[in-house]
Amino acid sequence: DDAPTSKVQYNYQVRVSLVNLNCELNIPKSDVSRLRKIVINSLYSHKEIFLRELISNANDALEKLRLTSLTDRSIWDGSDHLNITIQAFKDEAGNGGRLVIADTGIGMSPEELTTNLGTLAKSGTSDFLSQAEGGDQTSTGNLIGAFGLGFYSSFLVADRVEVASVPPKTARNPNPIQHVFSSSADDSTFEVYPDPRGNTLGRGTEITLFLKPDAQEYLDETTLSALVHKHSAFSSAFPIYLFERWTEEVPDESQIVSEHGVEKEIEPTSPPASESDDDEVIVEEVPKVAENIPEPPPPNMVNVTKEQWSRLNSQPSLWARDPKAITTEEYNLFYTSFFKDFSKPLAWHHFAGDAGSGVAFKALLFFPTKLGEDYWQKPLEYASKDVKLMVKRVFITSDLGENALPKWASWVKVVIDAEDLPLNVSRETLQSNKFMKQLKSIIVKRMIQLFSKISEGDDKETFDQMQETFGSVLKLGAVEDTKNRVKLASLARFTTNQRNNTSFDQYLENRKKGQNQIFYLAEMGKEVKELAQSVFIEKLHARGYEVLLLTEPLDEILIGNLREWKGVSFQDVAKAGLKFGDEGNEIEQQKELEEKFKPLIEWLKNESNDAVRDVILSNRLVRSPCAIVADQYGYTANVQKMMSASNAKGNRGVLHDYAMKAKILEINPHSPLIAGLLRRVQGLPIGEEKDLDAEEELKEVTSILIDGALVRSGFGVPDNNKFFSRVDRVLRRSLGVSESATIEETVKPAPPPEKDFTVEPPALHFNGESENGKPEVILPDSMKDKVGFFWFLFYSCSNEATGFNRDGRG
Ligand SMILES: Nc1ncnc2c1ncn2[C@@H]1O[C@H](COP(=O)(O)OP(=O)(O)OP(=O)(O)O)[C@@H](O)[C@H]1O
Repeated sequence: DDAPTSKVQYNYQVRVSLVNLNCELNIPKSDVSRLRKIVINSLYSHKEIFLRELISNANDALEKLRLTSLTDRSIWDGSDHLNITIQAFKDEAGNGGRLVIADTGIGMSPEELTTNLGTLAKSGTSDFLSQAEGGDQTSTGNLIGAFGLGFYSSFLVADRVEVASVPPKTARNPNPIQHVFSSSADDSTFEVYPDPRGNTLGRGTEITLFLKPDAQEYLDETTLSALVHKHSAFSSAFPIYLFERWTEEVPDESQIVSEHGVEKEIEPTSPPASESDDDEVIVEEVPKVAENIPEPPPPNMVNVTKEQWSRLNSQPSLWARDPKAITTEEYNLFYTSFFKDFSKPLAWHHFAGDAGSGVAFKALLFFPTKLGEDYWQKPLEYASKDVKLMVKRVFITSDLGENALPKWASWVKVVIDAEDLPLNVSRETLQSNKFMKQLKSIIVKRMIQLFSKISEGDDKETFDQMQETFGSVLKLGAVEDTKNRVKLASLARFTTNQRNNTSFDQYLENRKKGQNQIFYLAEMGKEVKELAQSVFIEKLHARGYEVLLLTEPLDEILIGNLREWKGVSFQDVAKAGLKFGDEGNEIEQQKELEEKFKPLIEWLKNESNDAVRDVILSNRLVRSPCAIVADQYGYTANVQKMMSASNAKGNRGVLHDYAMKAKILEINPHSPLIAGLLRRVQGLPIGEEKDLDAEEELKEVTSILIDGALVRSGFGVPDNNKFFSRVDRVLRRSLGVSESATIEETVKPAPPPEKDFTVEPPALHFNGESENGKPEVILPDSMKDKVGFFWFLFYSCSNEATGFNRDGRG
């Protein structure tokens, strides 16, 4: 819109301070200098990345031009060529030189030069800075690409950078003016001015790097060619040309000219004129020799400098090649340069198909070794960035729109090249294309195949890494993706009281005779070894039953969604309903015990007040005297913890209150403590002989026992103060200290407030917040991000883990 109309109007020099600009943009002043410091110092050992970054920008500019031209042919009608060129110029004297990287892409207007290259108005800048400063140096090379600071890497090798650029001619702007952006590494200013050379580019961008003395190696064509092959050969489908110069021994032409009058060789100076697929575009002309001349004597030989543009990325795309002929190294290199992830991929799947819709395609799918931090921070907002849809090697889109991958799969990196899709379809038409609709299930199917292959293979290292990176992802998938639930759940692995990495199928193979339940114990944030000591699995463990020990928030949600595996139901061992499956013979014995403990059970029912709903004899305890289990529709301690950690208000109605209180006190009839309590209850004088003190004492012991059971079972005591006062009184009695003895208080009052002193509120370290604003649950860092999200799934998708529906009905 702001196309220049006259030269006079734009004949200005803008000198803007980066510092000032960024103040206006609310980016802290210090960021600019921090950024330069990082780019120039911290990344010094990675300085070769500059070329990769500039080629990547050039590729993006070409892609943008091509995509824009699909809807506006006036921008590019296909008649001239889209390419990237690299040319080194050594100074005459041999000190220093320039490296020029040019493209025929979308170019930049002077305003774009200013905003795109002159400011750091990228939201990620501050994040980048803190990560780059805090993180290890090896990851910084990766960060610089990820945070869009690519152009800044030029200053790793250049004292000064000049960017000449001109946007394409359009109906609105028929005579765009080429401008130059110029900036030096050692100050924070830049200039944008009309290029005194005029419009030399026609369209596109030319970046001239005035190389630093210690970066002269980048004038060497062999080094440049090797660098492009290493980092960028796969990153652009557009031809990348390098201008090469070399010396060759040839016949002395001056001799030929004088004898036969042959034309002189033309020195090539411009980039290749054609985008042919030929490996090399030779500009040099072969001398024409006149006809009917007698054989001349062998000419004198002289050294001449020859020049040509060589195409560096002429090999076919990796995905189009035969997988058998591709090395691991090639897959790794492709992955790092194409997806800009500088750690190697964990695994890949190279496949072809015809999608059943008649569209033939070839595809390469990669699993990264690690997931980006943002994946777990905001999984619900995470959108796939790395499904690259190509049509005949030409990039079309990464935006699958309504056909986007499910959240659990959105991190996968895929390039999929379709043969028969129309190239010039609009985005909307593309979205409704049948192939696009099938893409999601094609990718998800192949992902599951790759996970299965790793799980069934012998490569333990890859399997372990897969479980570490994707263990939770598989569980999330099994919750989110109902269609693939069973397949994904069968890939999930769990630790049990007997072994690690156990699948549900393996668990069932280890089932004992008569066992008709899959036993599990879930407590979010606990160590597995702590869970293995839990009161709830005492007997199961002692008897040799296997119990899944679940420490991730997602585990319980998954199990709540599955409800059963191959017809065998899951049983939370912290809940009522546990059955070993071989109880038959003990019914008589059980009846006798119930009769014997009846007085104690009655007493406990009376004394437990609101804390529990029922008291029963336990079949799950060995050493512990008692435990609190959740009733079938009650919340276990783990579910209560998840609710408070995510601060979920949920449905706090009558049913929620019921679920909170639906607890059962189980007592161990074989425990000496319980037997002792029974004796004391039975021995209490009644009627006229009633001993109120003895009864009060026993009530106190009983309530300590119940509170102890609550804590042992993972719940909190209902009232800390009351609990400790009771403990205090029992301790006094056992130590013979008077219950009425008071503490002598000599409290020194605090000095008066200090003037002119403000205190920053302390940073709270907690993840969950109770209603009164106090931290309730401290979780390990690794879990913080996941909890809120899992609670979302738990509560809003289905509340099956608790036995309640979304509206709280059972
Ligand atoms: N060769 C180019 N042609 C046209 N525009 C360019 C070119 N190089 C850079 N730009 C513009 O400058 C912006 C900033 O470039 P920079 O390399 O700093 O970040 P980026 O390209 O957005 O991120 P990344 O480097 O991670 O891909 C680009 O987004 C683009 O708009």
